[in-house]
Amino acid sequence: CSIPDPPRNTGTDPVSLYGEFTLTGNRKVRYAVSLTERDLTVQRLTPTPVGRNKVVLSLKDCVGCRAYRENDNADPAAYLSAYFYPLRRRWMSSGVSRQRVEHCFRLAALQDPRANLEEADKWAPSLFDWLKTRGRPIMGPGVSMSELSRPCRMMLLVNPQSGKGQALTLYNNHIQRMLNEAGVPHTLVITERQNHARELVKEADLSQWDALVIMSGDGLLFEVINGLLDRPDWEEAIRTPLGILPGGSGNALAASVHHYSG
Ligand SMILES: Nc1ncnc2c1ncn2[C@@H]1O[C@H](COP(=O)(O)OP(=O)(O)OP(=O)(O)O)[C@@H](O)[C@H]1O
Repeated sequence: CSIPDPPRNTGTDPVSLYGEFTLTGNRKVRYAVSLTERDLTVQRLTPTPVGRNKVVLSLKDCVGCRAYRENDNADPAAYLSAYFYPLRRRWMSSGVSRQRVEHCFRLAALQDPRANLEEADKWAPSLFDWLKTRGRPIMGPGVSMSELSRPCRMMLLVNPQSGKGQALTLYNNHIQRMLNEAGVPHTLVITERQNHARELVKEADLSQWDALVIMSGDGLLFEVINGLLDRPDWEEAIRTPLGILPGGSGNALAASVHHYSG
């Protein structure tokens, strides 16, 4: 089996990448995967499709992807994992929330493991380019994600005492993985006391950071903003992109920001 030619374009968007994969759980069923401007389409090829055989995944829900090989010399396959967070209905509730879905594809068209990895490797930059240029609609008034460099170097300040004292657990169980999936290198700062964040931001070399993100309630963001305003270069410093992840009890500010930014 060789690397196939891209199919003719049957949708409205041109196909920029095409590949044939199996899924990691079932190597007998083959899938055609195509990347367009807006979507990743997964179409079942063999055995004969039954029922729902085509899934269209919106790239707006994708945070990142990676190509890799398993540590198994007997298996020449390469793998491609793409990480999506689509809105899904909550269990026993009318509300929706973003829930993690990992799509993992296996590529073993060639006997040479390196050639398979090279083929799988073509996908990650294409997806990251998409995320960089069109990925996130807005991050606040007039600031789009595309204005942040990728990789974006982030300082993440977590207050372990905020809310019910679960911010660090949320970081360990969710946020760390999401940032890794999105290819965002970050430095974790666990705040130790009141005004720790303010003092740190006041003295920080801001050229090292593309964004300052706090994971706490409103109080820690208030401290970070005051730390920026305490600096002699405050007019420039206050332009640093800021983010807030809900880790407090009320999380009113995080809810408002995330609601109004979609
Ligand atoms: N390790 C720490 N121990 C005690 N206080 C801290 C620590 N780290 C930060 N703080 C302080 O805790 C204050 C309150 O934090 P924050 O408002 O973020 O959480 P919260 O009050 O629990 O949340 P919410 O505003 O949602 O009720 C901050 O102003 C900060 O100065």
